[in-house]
Amino acid sequence: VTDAEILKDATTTDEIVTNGLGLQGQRYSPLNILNEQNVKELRPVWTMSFGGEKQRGQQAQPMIKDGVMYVTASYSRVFAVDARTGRELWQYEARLPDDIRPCCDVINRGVALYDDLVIFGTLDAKLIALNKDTGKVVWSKRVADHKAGYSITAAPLVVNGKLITGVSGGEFGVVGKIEAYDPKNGQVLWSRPTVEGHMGYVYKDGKAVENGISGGEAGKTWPGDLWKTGGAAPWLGGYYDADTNLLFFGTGNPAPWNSHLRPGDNLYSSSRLALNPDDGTIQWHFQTTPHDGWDFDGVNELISFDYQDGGKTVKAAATADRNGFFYVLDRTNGKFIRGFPFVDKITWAKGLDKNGRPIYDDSNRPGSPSAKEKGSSVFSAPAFLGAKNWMPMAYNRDTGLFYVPSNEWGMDIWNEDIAYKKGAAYLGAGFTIKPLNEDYIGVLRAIDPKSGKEVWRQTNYAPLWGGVLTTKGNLVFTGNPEGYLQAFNARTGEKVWEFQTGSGVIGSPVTWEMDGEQYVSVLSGWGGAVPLWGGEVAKRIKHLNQGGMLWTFKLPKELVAKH
Ligand SMILES: O=C(O)c1cc(C(=O)O)c2c(n1)C(=O)C(=O)c1cc(C(=O)O)[nH]c1-2
Repeated sequence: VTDAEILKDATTTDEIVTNGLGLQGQRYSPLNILNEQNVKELRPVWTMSFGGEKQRGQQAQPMIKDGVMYVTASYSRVFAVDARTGRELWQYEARLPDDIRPCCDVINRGVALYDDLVIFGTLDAKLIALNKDTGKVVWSKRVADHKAGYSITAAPLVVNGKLITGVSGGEFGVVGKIEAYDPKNGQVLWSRPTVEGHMGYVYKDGKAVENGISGGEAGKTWPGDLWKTGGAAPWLGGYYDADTNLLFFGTGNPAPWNSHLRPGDNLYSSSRLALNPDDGTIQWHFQTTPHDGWDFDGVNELISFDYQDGGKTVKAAATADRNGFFYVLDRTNGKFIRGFPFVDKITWAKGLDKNGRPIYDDSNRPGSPSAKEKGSSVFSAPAFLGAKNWMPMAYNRDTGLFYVPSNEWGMDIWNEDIAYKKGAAYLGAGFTIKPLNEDYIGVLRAIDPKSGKEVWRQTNYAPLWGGVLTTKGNLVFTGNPEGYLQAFNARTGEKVWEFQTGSGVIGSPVTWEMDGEQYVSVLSGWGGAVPLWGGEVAKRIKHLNQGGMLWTFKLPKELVAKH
């Protein structure tokens, strides 16, 4: 895979060499062989199992190059599969130590393809590059110390010949960082910590040279030394917009959760960052939840899109935050254009001001722990698992709508005393997540980013936890924990197809073309944060079974010919 192929992935249909079907991450396919009329005939052509006992939490997006599909599976595994038949070509399993510390299941969200390499991040915080034909290790590099709580769950991305990754570990008081590596050999090129106060580096002639820091002073928005264990893990990876030459990464919660310990905005936690991909310097930041006290994070994908306003093209980017607000920003400078709630209930803020900063409801912020157990418990909606969590939304260039996998839930949350200890959970909070409605938690929403209007919705009993795909065939695909991959009419929201895969679908579906036929592929395998941290919600859905399968669908040939 070359840089040129990566840059044009949004328009090519016979291969998928980026996460997000293009570096901007719109998850839009220009294919329409399959469309709202014929999708009801969509059938499985092959399926394969990841096998063994490690069947849980399959969150990856498949990649396809030269007739081979590359996916990751739970427990830091990679599979190469013949895209025509589903036959396994090779598999690789990283040897993991016993003391890995992923907060939210043993998941991985996919590979990067570059040159003849298949590159992914492991639960013990390494990057590993495999030969695409043999699955043999070409290089392996430690990104951070897993004993301090670091892991990698996101897919890396390659931008102009640089391999770029974030790290996980916000629940352990790590220092978040975004780093660029030479994809050929794993040499680090620059390192950009995401907690204000830590410096960033570029590597020149083998030596680390400071490359400056936006904001300047150490810990300006943090009290005392707390910035040294400040979290802000960019755990969901990032996207790239060639138009502005900006890399967009989100950052996680400030550590600990317990906000009364750390007065101030706590930059750059719970923010979107725009970085120069050449040296990692921060070009702008937009903080969705300053002084986050709910673990809302700010990692959710920022998706570039253009729209017309009074005859002018607006270079925008949109994001649906865990905190319940949908934001439209000017992607050239990070300025707030508009924002609005995209879930039915938000209690922690009364709204957004003209700069997009939340107007807090102070009575609904968890306060300092009282002597009484749970003395300062407050109710908050959304819950910390978010109005929308990591599962990526999609933007359809024909309808101009975003398709957002969202959830309606709240939580009781209270603060507890806490001290930092390397490698131990650093939350300082307790919580119980609660459903808000009897009959549904998940809501797939079509949202107009210009008006803030919800154009349609489809509710789902269990929380939605899978990525979304949209196509020129007027379709929206996503999965649910009940095991169905489903298709909806992109304009009306009518459900037009579904298929039971045998386990919860929390991966991100893709569509691609081979010999004039359109295929759809997705991973199936329930897991992730909900069964671990979902409280009363987890109890409601404990019958759902885990799994580990890769499915591929297409129309029967005679139907394609007729069409
Ligand atoms: O702060 C972090 O470092 C971090 C990492 C991860 C992760 O790597 O999966 C999650 C979260 N936080 C998190 O807050 C969260 O809700 C979450 C859900 C999931 C999942 O895969 O279902 N991961 C994570």
